[in-house]
Amino acid sequence: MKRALQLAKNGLGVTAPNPMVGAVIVLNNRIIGEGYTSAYGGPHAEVNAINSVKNKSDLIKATLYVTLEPCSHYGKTPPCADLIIKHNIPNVVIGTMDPHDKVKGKGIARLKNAGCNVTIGFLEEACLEHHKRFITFQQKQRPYIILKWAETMDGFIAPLPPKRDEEPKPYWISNTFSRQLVHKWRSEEQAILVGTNTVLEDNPKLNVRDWTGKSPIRVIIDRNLKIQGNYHIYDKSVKTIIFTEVEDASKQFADIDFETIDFSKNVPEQICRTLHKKNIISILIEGGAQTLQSFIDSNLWDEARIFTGQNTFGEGLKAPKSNGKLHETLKIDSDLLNIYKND
Ligand SMILES: NC(=O)C1=CN([C@@H]2O[C@H](COP(=O)(O)OP(=O)(O)OC[C@H]3O[C@@H](n4cnc5c(N)ncnc54)[C@H](OP(=O)(O)O)[C@@H]3O)[C@@H](O)[C@H]2O)C=CC1
Ligand SMILES: Nc1c(N[C@@H]2O[C@H](COP(=O)(O)O)[C@@H](O)[C@H]2O)[nH]c(=O)[nH]c1=O
Ligand SMILES: [Zn+2]
Repeated sequence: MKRALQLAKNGLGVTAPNPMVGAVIVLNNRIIGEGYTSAYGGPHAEVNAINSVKNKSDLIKATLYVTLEPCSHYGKTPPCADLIIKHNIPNVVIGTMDPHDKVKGKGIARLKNAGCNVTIGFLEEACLEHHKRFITFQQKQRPYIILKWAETMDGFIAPLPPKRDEEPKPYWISNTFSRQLVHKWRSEEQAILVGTNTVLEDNPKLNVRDWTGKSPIRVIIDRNLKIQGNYHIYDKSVKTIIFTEVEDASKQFADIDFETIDFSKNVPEQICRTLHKKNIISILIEGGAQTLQSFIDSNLWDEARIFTGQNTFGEGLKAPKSNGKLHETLKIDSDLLNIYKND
């Protein structure tokens, strides 16, 4: 199962909204097949693992280890449970159950009905952590939410205007290694979100440049369409969604997906609902303070990844306040990285 989890990580950032599953086939304590979920729409891990077995007749004595319950429904591909049954694999060891409405134990039942020997919950904690995005999306009907910001040693995320350039651009607090790590994180999530002031003051690109991989879908909050002009978010390089209260915004910018919401009601909740409808299973929220705080106050977050740089501002824009449990502390060269979890 450890090997299956290792393989499954190859799907990070490419299988979504499907889960990134890993599968290993073992015969007489030797691995005879391996697979992981292909990019979205492609074959599932079990299919790739079975296809990789040289001698298919070995399957009738083998054990399949899989990080998530095999599917039992026709999606973009046929059910994996049926393929396992077709090849007469006698033993199936499952990391954790699939909470997807169309599966939820049906894959396991199908295997058991066909006479398969099924073990459920093997290395379950690690499998739950690995499938956190998919599981949160299915169970909470919203994306897995990762908050991220960089603060000074005295708790500020931006200095006062005199310290800023005229031209909108980010004021870097974290070091270049941390910033590269953020690009890796961007490649792992399906979407990235920032508030209006962050676009106006930083003109961020919000893409993956210092790492390889796909850039996330941009999600921007812009109630009154204050962001006008040549901002990077309008460069059409990636799909962009803007939450606004303006009704007919798409008339002005045909290539942008405008979502009209009611700003007198809870904004993070409405954003989550819309992103769920759009099948976005994970999002990185990069700021600014007001945007981050509104998700914290609505209890709509799962992880907070907070860098502390070496500098102090004395005065400026205060960092958000969160109440999560410290999960991990890392040193990224001169920066400190604290990861909190909301559980
Ligand atoms: N160090 C770091 O990691 C980061 C620093 N920054 C810095 O932070 C600053 C911007 O932060 P901040 O001023 O807090 O602004 P934000 O970027 O959070 O934008 C806030 C604005 O977005 C809209 N908005 C955001 N969330 C909501 C919500 N839940 N409900 C309604 N409207 C919402 C509102 O627009 P409206 O007023 O139109 O209603 C609000 O005024 C910049 O200076 C930037 O450089 C930004 C990101 C990261
Ligand atoms: N200042 C600051 C951050 N700022 C965030 O990065 C965004 C810039 O993105 P890009 O234009 O793609 O490089 C910016 O708008 C804000 O959301 N991030 C950090 O890791 N550390 C920092 O010190
Ligand atoms: Zn499947």
